[in-house]
Amino acid sequence: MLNILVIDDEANIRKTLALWLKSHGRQVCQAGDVQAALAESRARMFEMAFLDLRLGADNGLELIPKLLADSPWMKIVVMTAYSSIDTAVQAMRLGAFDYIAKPFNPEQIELVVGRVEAMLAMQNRIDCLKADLQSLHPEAVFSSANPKMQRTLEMARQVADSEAVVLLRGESGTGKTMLARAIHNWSRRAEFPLGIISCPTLTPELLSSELFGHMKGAFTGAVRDSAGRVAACDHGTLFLDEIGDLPPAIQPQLLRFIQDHEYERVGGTETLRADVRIIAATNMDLEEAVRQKKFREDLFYRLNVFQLEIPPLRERPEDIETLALDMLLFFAKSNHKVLNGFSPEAMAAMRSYGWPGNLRELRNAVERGAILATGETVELAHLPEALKQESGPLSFRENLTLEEVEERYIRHVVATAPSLQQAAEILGIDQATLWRKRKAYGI
Ligand SMILES: Nc1ncnc2c1ncn2[C@@H]1O[C@H](COP(=O)(O)OP(=O)(O)OP(=O)(O)O)[C@@H](O)[C@H]1O
Repeated sequence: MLNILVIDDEANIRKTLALWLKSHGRQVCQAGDVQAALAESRARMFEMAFLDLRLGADNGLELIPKLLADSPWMKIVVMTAYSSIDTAVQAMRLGAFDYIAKPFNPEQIELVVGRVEAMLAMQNRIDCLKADLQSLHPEAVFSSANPKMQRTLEMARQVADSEAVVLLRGESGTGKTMLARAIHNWSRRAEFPLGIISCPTLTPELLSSELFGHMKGAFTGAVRDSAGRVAACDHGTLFLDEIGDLPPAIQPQLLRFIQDHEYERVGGTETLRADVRIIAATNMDLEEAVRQKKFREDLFYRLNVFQLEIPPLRERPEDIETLALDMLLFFAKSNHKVLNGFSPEAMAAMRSYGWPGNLRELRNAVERGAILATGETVELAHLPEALKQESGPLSFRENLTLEEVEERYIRHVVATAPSLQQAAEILGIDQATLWRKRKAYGI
């Protein structure tokens, strides 16, 4: 919801405008003079301001740079009874977004507010696309020859258009994030942003602020207000990866947001609203976490409205060849090579391998193969060591770095342990650490 500051010394106009904006779904604060306007803009975050150019004895023009110094993102629309091109040009030079002549009518106000909202939505979308571009990957494949995966994909397409919270379950690297992105793109929210937050990567305080925003001074380092991802994704979707690692302190906040679409910024008292669809993912046994009182039962039921299970790659061997060939075409192109497939030995090794890192590991193996291939096919020799010695004992050649030893051992334990939880226990690290290491090594 847009936060607007109305600055006018004429109480009548200020109140009427504020009332109209409020009744049309915006949040509004009012200021009658320069001091009040600066105090408000320092205390809260406004995306937009209506500024009268005659503020008693003060000149509203002088306020523009001061407001923008505090809130560079603010879209200021100046209003004056004395519409003159000169003042308009001057205001725009000082950084005003638009200009409106008094007396104005509701249509003019709606038009200018609508323009600001459209621009902010576009900015949000650009930010999300920028983040997306940083992780370029081959085009996702959303077809399968495996009946279980086919059912998952069919249900994903069906649920996409609803507003239901979706819980994606599957091992790391099975494609939960890719499917979440697809669900967003298949939904009516596709034109709005998709935000992605990985719960284990942030401390509880930072996660809360990343999600819901914070007020200036709420904690050390909070030098200015921040709106948070929930606000940035208004009308869009928020994907919460590894939801099982959501800290207990944030669980009630998320529950409230899912139930009522309401939240408060860290250090803030004002209740804000946003229309955001939640998709969550986990590879954890959430039911067990509920039994152990690590995860709130009420939140679990809220999240578990529509569950989609993505099978691990080893349970869909019929898809390995198609996926690998698809990825190979992508990496051949990006490496400026002509590659038309895998040798029979390479393909046999890929089919019999357990793929503990699922599609992520397959992608990495194919990328490596594409880089190392010298002819038109990827040979067994071009694939990672792990594929060649899948069934053999854990062996180490000489001159391995400590990092390589760690990667190999983690791969081995993840491939042989019955669950990721047990793998973490064998390795003597917590699940979040294992998760980070698997991400780093592409397991
Ligand atoms: N449908 C797909 N088609 C092609 N490649 C895919 C697909 N799904 C996943 N991948 C590959 O696997 C990688 C990991 O996928 P993704 O991040 O979606 O997995 P994840 O289940 O969310 O993993 P984690 O639980 O570790 O976050 C992707 O970057 C992509 O290279």
